[in-house]
Amino acid sequence: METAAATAKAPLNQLTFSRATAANRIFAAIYTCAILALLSHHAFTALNSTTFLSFSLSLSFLLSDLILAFMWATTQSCRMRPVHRRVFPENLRKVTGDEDFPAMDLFICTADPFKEPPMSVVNTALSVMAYDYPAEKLSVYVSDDGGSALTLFAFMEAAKFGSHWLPFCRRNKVVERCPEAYFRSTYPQCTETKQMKVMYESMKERVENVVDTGKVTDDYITNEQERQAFNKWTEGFTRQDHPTVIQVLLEKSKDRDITGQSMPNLIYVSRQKSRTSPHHFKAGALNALLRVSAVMTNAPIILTLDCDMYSNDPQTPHRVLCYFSDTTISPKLGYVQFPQRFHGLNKNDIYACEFKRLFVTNPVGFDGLAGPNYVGTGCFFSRRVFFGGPSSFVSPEIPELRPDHVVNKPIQAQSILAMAHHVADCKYEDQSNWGSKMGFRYGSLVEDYYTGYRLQCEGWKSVFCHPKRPAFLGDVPITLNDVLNQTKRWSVGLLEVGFSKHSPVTFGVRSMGPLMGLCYAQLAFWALWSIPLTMYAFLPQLALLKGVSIFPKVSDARFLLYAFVFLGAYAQDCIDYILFEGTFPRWWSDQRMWMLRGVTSYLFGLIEFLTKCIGIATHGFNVTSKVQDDEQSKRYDQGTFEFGVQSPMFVPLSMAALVNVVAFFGGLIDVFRGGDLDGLFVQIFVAGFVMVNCWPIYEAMVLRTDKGRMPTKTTLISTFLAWALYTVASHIPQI
Ligand SMILES: O=c1ccn([C@@H]2O[C@H](COP(=O)(O)OP(=O)(O)O[C@H]3O[C@H](CO)[C@@H](O)[C@H](O)[C@H]3O)[C@@H](O)[C@H]2O)c(=O)[nH]1
Ligand SMILES: [Mn+2]
Repeated sequence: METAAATAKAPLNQLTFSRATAANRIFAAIYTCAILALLSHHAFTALNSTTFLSFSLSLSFLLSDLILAFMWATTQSCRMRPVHRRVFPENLRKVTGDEDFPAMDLFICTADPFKEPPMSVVNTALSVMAYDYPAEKLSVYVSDDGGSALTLFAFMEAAKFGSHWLPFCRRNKVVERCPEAYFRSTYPQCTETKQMKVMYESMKERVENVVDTGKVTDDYITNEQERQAFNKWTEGFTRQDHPTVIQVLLEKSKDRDITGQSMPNLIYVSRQKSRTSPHHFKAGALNALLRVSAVMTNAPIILTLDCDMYSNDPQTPHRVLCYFSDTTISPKLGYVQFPQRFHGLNKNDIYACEFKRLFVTNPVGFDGLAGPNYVGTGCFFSRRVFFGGPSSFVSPEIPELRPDHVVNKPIQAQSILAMAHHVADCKYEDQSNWGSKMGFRYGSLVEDYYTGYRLQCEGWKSVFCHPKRPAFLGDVPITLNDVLNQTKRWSVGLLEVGFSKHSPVTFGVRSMGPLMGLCYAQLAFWALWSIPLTMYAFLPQLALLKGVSIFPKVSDARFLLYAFVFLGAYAQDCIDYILFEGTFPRWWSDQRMWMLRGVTSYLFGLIEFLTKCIGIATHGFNVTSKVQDDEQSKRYDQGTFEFGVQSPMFVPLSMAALVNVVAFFGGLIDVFRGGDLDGLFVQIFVAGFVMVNCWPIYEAMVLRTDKGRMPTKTTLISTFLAWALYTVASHIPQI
């Protein structure tokens, strides 16, 4: 089934319903019956239990399985109406006319020059400055929450290098417009490319030297204008406390590249910070950019990009216009989201950082309903969405910020610069609608998820654009600790939305209907996975060690029910994964990491959220490190898990690994001695399955000697705790 949008003659985009829909729906119906049967079985055993122990066990599994059932139900919403889209950028000129391309403001966020190397931020910026798009229509705004002169220095260098790089890309029709990626690829070796490479390397060296010394010394400053800019870093200028710095590094009407063509605007912005005003992390940074850019250029289309994600396709703006220029969908179209895709993943993606379900499979499902959620980067917005719903405009405080305001002065005009500084002030948002009804929304560590969600609740639609060649490529964390901390931050942020007055299960369902509400709920309650996963990681195993059978016997008909529920969910997940261009080993990593996260990120996220609710702890946005240690990179590329540091999250993980291996062998020995295989089979299987998944942990605890092995202290603590847990469990009387 196909529906062509826009004019029939020259369509801009096309929507196709996925063939998997019918199969998905039938399977969902059957599986629902199985779940209901299983839950009633639990309830029944709980009610009929004769001992306290068996009553509490049945109740625990009832709770676990209720959560699993809820999570399963939420995932189904994404399977009800998956769609695929295509765009036809070649028809764009016929529809819009040659010169009618809208201006675009491109936002790049960075927050810490030591965790996010300025060279990589610069690469991201250059990759979008070099878009195949009229340069005078592009403005790149860099938000530096680190308030670092080092980053500003890197961008001064980038502005100079850009005047060579942009014409070079144009003339040679370069596809890799991120310099680092280009010079990493196999590129033609001729004098011109060699010269470019020399120029790039010299910029890189200067920037890296400055970052290494931590200071922009006099010999790196070439003119008075630059000196004045750096003079803003006076005594007492810190990351948490400093005035606004706005530096126009390139201005389209003035600056030309070496061939005389216009350069895009390039503006460095570090908003004012003060210890006494909340800054709302990335959402606050983006709102400051929204206002500064409104004052300076006010383009109708905005791209938000993280500094760790460069553009991999210069045609991306054209693809986006295939939706924004299509008048049949544009009135309600809030944003066009590209998937987060990554470079440098190891072969089997051991940490499952590809997040295929999160970034590809789910959005395809959302797209058949009201559109995908916003994932923080690689997303083109219509500026209008930040000011109320499609039919309910929320007016900003000053006319200069209105999305329809026309800027008719150059960006460096005195009045424009003064206004830009004013709107970047840390007190500017006090008593305003920013963060609640306007702009990116505050109140969650996952500002992306929350903002997209609220926009969709207001009635905005979105579109998932998933071209074959990834539009953007990002970095992934390469140590287990970084990976787990990242998902922990997400878990906390998601729970903040899940248990707020705007929860998807209440507010969301009312605003967007049950299916979209469930789609969002699936993510909001991510951390709840930790409850069933932790229970299944410990309870059946401890019972096994005591020889207590808690699941149906193999000879019992209900065993088949269990087998179906387990295999059905696993098989469907695996098929989904492989149909979306995944491989079996990567799927295996994905399910392994899901288990690992269950007893680490999700569990700690849940605990952190609860302690925050009762006011014991606070938490912030802990930026993921993008710095690569050589030895760690090497181990990552070989597919070896990186433990190395002492992290509290490794403790429950190692405990689970130990308990399962002991239970598995204990169970087997028991059976060989004439124990009840029929009754204990399911528990032995569960322990064995977990054990197979835990292989890298045993290796890290016992076999490895490199720096990435499990710290001995963590191993000892977990062994002690696992032993303590077992001792306690074995003293619970069976009454
Ligand atoms: O106070 C802050 C903190 C972070 N950032 C920027 O936010 C971006 C994302 O930070 P990162 O550490 O890379 O987090 P990830 O977990 O990799 O990011 C994912 O999750 C975030 C929400 O937790 C989203 O904002 C991101 O878009 C999404 O890619 C980076 O560009 C940072 O520079 C700021 O601008 N200000
Ligand atoms: Mn990131």
